[in-house]
Amino acid sequence: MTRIVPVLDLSRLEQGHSESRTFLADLRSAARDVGFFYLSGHGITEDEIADVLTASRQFFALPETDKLAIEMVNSSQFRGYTRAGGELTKGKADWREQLDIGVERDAIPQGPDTPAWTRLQGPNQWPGQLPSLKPALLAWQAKATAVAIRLLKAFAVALEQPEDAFDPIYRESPNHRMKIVRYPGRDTTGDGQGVGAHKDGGFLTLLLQDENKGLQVEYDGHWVDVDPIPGTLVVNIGELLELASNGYLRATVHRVITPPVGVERISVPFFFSARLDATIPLLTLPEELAGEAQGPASDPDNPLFRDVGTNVLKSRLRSHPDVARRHYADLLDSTLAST
Ligand SMILES: O=C(O)CCC(=O)C(=O)O
Ligand SMILES: [Fe+2]
Repeated sequence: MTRIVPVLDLSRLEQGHSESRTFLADLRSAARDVGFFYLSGHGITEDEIADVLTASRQFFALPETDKLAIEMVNSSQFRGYTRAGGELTKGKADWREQLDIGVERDAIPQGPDTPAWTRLQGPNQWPGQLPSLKPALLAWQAKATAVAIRLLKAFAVALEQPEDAFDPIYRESPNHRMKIVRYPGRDTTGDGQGVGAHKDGGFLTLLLQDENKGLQVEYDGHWVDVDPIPGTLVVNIGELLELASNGYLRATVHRVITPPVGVERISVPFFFSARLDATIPLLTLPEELAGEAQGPASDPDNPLFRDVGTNVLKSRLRSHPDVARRHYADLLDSTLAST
């Protein structure tokens, strides 16, 4: 049986010319057709996967006061802990708790003419009571970054571009972000929204899920289950890759259904994005591909900006209104923040 969401083996890229050509063709059609696939052969070991899931469970098991001590609302960089119900998707609360981690950098000094998105750069918040979390998550960040860069180069070649076509957009100062997420089970009186239907904003998302189901992708007007396959990562296309490919590749809508009572689901999404100061280029596709590019989806409620910093800030302000009110009150009347 062919799966709607296929499994692609990244190690085929290193198995000679003809295997690597067929891998690239499979990659292109998976990314274009459903926009979601499972990735095997990525080189991250079972132990490394187990370590990041264990570290995540240890964090969520901390007493609530320890988690609230690093609440995201303290951070103008949208880093830190969000309790269940604290994040919105399309204006509705998601039933998950999570810790957001970005790239560790110094905050940028602010002056009257400094663009608003520069406030997104800065330090993370780490729990004082679990010192092992920082090295565990930074190790995962480094491994996921390496896989994401290999994949992005493969996408460039699959789109008949030079392998390094996207390098200037992330070189030296990439702006990835990751989260550890816990979806607590809930009885059916809740509305079932673990995270509501959405597209991801970056280039590529690499998602690690534990053994519990709940992730679904929209395909052909239906919701398709993306149940866990041990050892794989789930990859999906984000809006920046859709923009760069003029809609040839698709950022697909997905969501997570709350697990039943007594079950908790842990996931670790890693969003590989671009430098905040980058502008997303429009690739010149060869004629046969250009003819199939439909232009990026346009949603009047979710305008896409080619300026990465502006785009990222827009989606953060919408997802976390409490952070927006505390740290970005000066922007709240602008189109950036309206839902
Ligand atoms: O937890 C998951 O499986 C998916 C999470 C997700 O789609 C997101 O955070 O963007
Ligand atoms: Fe997502």
